[in-house]
Amino acid sequence: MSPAEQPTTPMKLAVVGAAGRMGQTLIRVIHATPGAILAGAIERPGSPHIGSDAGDLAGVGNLGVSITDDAAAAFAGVEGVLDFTTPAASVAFAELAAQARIVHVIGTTGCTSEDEVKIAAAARHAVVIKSGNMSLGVNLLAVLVKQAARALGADDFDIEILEMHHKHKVDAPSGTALLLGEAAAEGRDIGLGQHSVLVRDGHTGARENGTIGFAALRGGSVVGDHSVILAGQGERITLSHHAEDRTIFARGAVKAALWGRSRKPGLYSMADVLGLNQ
Ligand SMILES: NC(=O)C1=CN([C@@H]2O[C@H](COP(=O)(O)OP(=O)(O)OC[C@H]3O[C@@H](n4cnc5c(N)ncnc54)[C@H](OP(=O)(O)O)[C@@H]3O)[C@@H](O)[C@H]2O)C=CC1
Ligand SMILES: O=C(O)C1=N[C@H](C(=O)O)C[C@H](O)C1
Repeated sequence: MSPAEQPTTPMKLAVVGAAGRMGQTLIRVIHATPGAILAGAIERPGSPHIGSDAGDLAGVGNLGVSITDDAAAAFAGVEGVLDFTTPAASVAFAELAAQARIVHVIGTTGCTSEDEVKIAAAARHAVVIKSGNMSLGVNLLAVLVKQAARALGADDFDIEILEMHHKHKVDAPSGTALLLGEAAAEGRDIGLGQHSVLVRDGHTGARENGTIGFAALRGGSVVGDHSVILAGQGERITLSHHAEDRTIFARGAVKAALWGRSRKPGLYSMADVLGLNQ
């Protein structure tokens, strides 16, 4: 799209899971972004927040956007939806967003391979941007992890991924840990599914060469810490990212929606949005 063809009106966005930790952060970031405007806010049927004003709930004052449980009606009035909810909800929203032909930005983690297939099917009809982490820092870290894993071979360096999150998080390993694991596996030209060690307990035996291990810690209010450790004989390299504020994910999600406005239907990643795949 040439500069002359760039849309001049702010992009109308809806937030699903509007009352959640990320939902409220997204509402604040949309409110602070000149090229975007909140035009829909959705919560699950039965939520005590139905009917409340989304801006009031997020602490930015009344925005005239009532929280509704009618996603289909809300999607009819927007160009994009930001979705940090649950796997089952994101699959359902993907179908609705595809029917409405609107951009669907999915940050939800913990999706099964069956969920991923359904989301990919929806992406045949609409732009879907999905990533286990929407921050610039983590997506750059993934590039560095891929390079390090390629440079430091499996005979000499073991890869372990450690993550810590707040005590409310329900899935493990985190979407980010898996994203970083995928980057390491790509660097080694191996499949993560066949080489990951997700749990260690009891008499595990010695570590198998070429595996990628995961460990998850949960506690307190930690927003998201990730370290990829490349452990060799007598030396260790640690590549880390520490999220201090959920705003980094929300800024990435809004950027993704604006980027997606001028794309053809398809399934994209945050690396595509940030130009890190070139
Ligand atoms: N990719 C990324 O960069 C990031 C991803 N995440 C991921 O985002 C997801 C949400 O995280 P977080 O905000 O902390 O979680 P929360 O539990 O705080 O928020 C989720 C919200 O979604 C709502 N919800 C659930 N089902 C539906 C539905 N069917 N329709 C509408 N709303 C629904 C929940 O409502 P209720 O509580 O009433 O069930 C809740 O308000 C997680 O999977 C997390 O891992 C988080 C941060 C960054
Ligand atoms: O649940 C969270 O909070 C987060 N989830 C994402 C993940 O699973 O990696 C991203 C971020 O780390 C916060």
